[in-house]
Amino acid sequence: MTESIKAVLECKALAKSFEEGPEKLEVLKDVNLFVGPSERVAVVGSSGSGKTTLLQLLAGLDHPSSGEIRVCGHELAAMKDAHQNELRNRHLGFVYQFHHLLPEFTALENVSMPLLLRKNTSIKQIKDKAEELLDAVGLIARARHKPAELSGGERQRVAIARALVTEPDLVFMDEPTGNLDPNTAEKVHGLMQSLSQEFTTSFIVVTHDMRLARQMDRVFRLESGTLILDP
Ligand SMILES: Nc1ncnc2c1ncn2[C@@H]1O[C@H](COP(=O)(O)OP(=O)(O)OP(=O)(O)O)[C@@H](O)[C@H]1O
Repeated sequence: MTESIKAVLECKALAKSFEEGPEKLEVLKDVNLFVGPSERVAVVGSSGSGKTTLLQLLAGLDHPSSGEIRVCGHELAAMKDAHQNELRNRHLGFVYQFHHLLPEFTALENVSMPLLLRKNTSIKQIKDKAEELLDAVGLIARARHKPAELSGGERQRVAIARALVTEPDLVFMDEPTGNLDPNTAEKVHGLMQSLSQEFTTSFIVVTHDMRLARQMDRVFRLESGTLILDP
């Protein structure tokens, strides 16, 4: 991926420390990353190496100690909180290890949820879009089921449909397959591959599973506070 291609996400010289009394814990020291359209990037690293911290910074959910982050051409530090929220709603999606679906709502209602916040979108448009995404993740037949009536892999696919329903440019995933068996995890990763092409969505995925990380376009290891490209 060359830098002449427009970045969906770019960070330079990113650093993050936590002050703990007189102690300073330097978690990230010099992180540089460029993610292009439809690119799927895995971040691996040992427990405590700073993977979740990095995702939080890249999504604008925490502030770096120093360095620069640009998301879809916007420098996060230069934006007010309200604009950052708008940027997240319009351009970013999130999938976590535990799907965070709302238990009292159906799969279709869960996937529709992010669009209900949008102005100028009719109920019919929302339903059509949510159904399109449920179809894309192979779950249209389960649209009326509540999360408790779905398997772990199906719930995670609903969570992916929900993250993609707003047509984000970039989806962050934190251990999205961490609680799934290897076969189901592999299917979820296969799905990401087809969705990244179909919807021109980039993915940044934190995972402990090297086998699955290898299915991404590039794998980075977070080590001693910096990202190293895993050959
Ligand atoms: N708010 C905080 N205040 C102080 N220290 C923190 C804070 N958040 C994270 N840390 C520390 O920063 C380091 C990195 O944490 P982080 O959660 O990013 O690691 P990780 O690579 O995601 O780990 P895991 O794979 O176990 O989830 C850890 O030593 C953690 O204790």
